[in-house]
Amino acid sequence: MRFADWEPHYTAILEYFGFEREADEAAARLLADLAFGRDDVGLLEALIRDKTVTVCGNAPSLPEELDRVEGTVLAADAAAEVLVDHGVRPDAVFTDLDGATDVFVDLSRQGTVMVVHAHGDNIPLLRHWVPLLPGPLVATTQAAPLSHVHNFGGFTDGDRAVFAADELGAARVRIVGFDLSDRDVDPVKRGKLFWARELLHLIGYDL
Ligand SMILES: Nc1ncnc2c1ncn2[C@@H]1O[C@H](COP(=O)(O)OP(=O)(O)OP(=O)(O)O)[C@@H](O)[C@H]1O
Ligand SMILES: Nc1nc2c(c(=O)[nH]1)N=C(CO)CN2
Ligand SMILES: [Mg+2]
Repeated sequence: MRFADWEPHYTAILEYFGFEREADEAAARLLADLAFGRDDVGLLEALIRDKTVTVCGNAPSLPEELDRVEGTVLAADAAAEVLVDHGVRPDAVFTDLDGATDVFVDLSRQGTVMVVHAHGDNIPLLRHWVPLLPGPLVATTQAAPLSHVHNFGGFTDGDRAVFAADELGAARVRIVGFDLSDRDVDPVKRGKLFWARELLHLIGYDL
């Protein structure tokens, strides 16, 4: 999605949560610095273009849905750890690092592409984890893109993975481990799942 098309949704999200655009922009610049020019978007695209792609969210239902996983596997944040526990190594992990553990470092070492998202509320996590990730890296922002910091559209880790799959030309996108009506989460998370549904609807996914 072009930033001009994304921006009105982004502005509405900032207003809804009271997030600061300037803080998102500062985080994107910091991530660009921490990445030292690393940008493996070509590798991510090769995993996705013309392929069947499964995006795994971290709803409690994920373990029961693993038999539906097919093709290239994109994990949303802590869904990566659930996959690893069930013997599946994701091809890429979309994360703002609030679900990061040493498992992410192991995955990175094994070649999983870490698609790391910068925003105004994860600056300490960026400083901690990005230097520890030895493998392929793609940096993302929800604000205006920079030369090696991409914006494929989307907001939460899960819907951003679906937006990236769409933008990078997946032949088919299968979505598992998404329960966007989950009531068993705190109010902010409920708001985030609300936005995930709105944004996915925009690009033709009704969940
Ligand atoms: N019921 C659900 N509970 C949690 N995550 C869900 C659910 N359904 C879908 N997801 C997707 O799975 C992603 C990863 O979930 P995780 O529990 O790691 O959340 P998170 O890292 O706190 O998410 P975010 O950072 O995007 O707020 C979420 O970003 C969301 O897009
Ligand atoms: N500023 C800010 N941006 C975000 C946040 C967040 O907590 N703060 N959480 C996200 C994933 O849910 C995505 N973007
Ligand atoms: Mg997260």
